[in-house]
Amino acid sequence: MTNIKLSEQERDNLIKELSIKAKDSNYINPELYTKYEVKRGLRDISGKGVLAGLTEVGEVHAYILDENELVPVPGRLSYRGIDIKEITEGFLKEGRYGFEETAYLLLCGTLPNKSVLEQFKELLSDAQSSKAEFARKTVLHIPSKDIMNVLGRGVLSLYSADQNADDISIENVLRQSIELIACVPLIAVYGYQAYVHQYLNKSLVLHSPQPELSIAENILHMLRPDSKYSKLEATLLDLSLVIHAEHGGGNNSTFTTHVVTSTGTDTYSAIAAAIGSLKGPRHGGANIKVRHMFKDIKENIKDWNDDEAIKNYLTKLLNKEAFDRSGLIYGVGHAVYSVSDPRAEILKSYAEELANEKHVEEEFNLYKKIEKLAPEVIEQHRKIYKGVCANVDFYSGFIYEMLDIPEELYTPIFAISRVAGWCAHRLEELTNAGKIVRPAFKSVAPKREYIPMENR
Ligand SMILES: CC(=O)SCCNC(=O)CCNC(=O)[C@H](O)C(C)(C)COP(=O)(O)OP(=O)(O)OC[C@H]1O[C@@H](n2cnc3c(N)ncnc32)[C@H](O)[C@@H]1OP(=O)(O)O
Ligand SMILES: O=C([O-])CC(=O)C(=O)O
Repeated sequence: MTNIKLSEQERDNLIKELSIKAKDSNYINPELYTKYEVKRGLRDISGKGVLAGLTEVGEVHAYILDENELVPVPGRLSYRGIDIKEITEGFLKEGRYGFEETAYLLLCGTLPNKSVLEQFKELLSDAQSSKAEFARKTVLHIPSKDIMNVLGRGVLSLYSADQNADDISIENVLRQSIELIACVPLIAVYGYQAYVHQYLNKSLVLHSPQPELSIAENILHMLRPDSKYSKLEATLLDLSLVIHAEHGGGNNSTFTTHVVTSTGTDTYSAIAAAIGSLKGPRHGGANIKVRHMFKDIKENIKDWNDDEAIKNYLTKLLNKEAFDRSGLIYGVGHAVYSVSDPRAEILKSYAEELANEKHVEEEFNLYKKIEKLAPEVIEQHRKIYKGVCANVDFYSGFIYEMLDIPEELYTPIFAISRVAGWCAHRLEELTNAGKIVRPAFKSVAPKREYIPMENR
């Protein structure tokens, strides 16, 4: 392209210079957003989301309308109309793993009876064994430190193993959905093993999935060199998969699925895009950030019972003076919930039980303190329309750590679970919409003339 050769230093300086130009020329005066009534973040002035679709897959309930006033209430989440508390209590009481039946419920709309569930599990394990070799090959080829990146690539590469990849009929997309629910756990765990081998110099462990095991059990079986896990570990991982599986159509990754699906593209492209969205630290990627933030808190606060010291640290977080300097307290706040996130409540009760068992009650108490103090500090420093509360990402990493699950897999576990919700929404989009998603953007750039090279 050119004969100019830049030294590394010159290249860095040039990029810095160009980035200043890029920053300057991309700045838009915030007043213009008000002037043109832009719904920033697709939210109205009170923080409520713009209505962009209808769904029967999941419902996020966080407020009621009282004489046209939004009144925040404790959060509730239902899948196909059934409250997740009832779903989780149901299969736990009956001594079953619940993720497979939850996936069926999301995709097909009803609870499966015993024989239908057995057939569905058969479809999942068939897909696991037929695609295991391909999944291994794909991820072992280019290991990465970031398993969400491995997942995105892995899902895209499944396109090449699919003879009918571009067919977007419901029948074909349902088949692809079942295969993805079965294969994404394999890609994540093998991706992690490849990372451990390549970057941490450890032996490469590759266990094949076992057809008689649930998805949660298979994750632990493939992850652990000795394949051992306890019933409690598998039960908690399964529970976590169930409560992360779906969250309505408006969350960023599911909305991404709707947007990308609306173009008529293939299933692998849509799900890879959703994985990219979920990775973000303001979305599913917050679970790993929470763990890192707590490591930093523990290093910086000597007395974990000192409320003032904790508040000072939290204020530093908001002022971009501590931890990753993003200005965020991770695991706290939600676009819809304000009083409580029902999933955080479920996870909190199991975190307490596990913490007592593992004798890390002090750390659990620190979590509880931050859960109480962070909303107070956020409300002092930010313009809040509704309250803030701990979200699903607040306690999940703490539980995973107690279950000895490596942190590289925290967000991928979210993705393994949410694939079920994404696929259900893709099926819903394909069934109903038929309209490409295309909001408007107003140009606020001044008109300019093209200047010939010699005059610039
Ligand atoms: C699975 C999930 O995706 S759950 C969410 C996981 N994400 C996190 O835990 C990251 C931390 N939390 C956040 O960044 C936010 O709470 C979000 C992105 C989840 C929701 O943000 P919003 O919809 O803007 O929430 P809300 O309208 O209540 O926020 C009001 C203000 O408080 C700020 N705020 C809300 N939560 C936080 C927080 N945890 N830390 C710092 N500021 C916050 C918002 O940035 C916003 O300020 P701004 O108007 O200056 O931008
Ligand atoms: O609904 C949201 O914005 C984020 C969320 O909790 C999820 O996707 O689980």
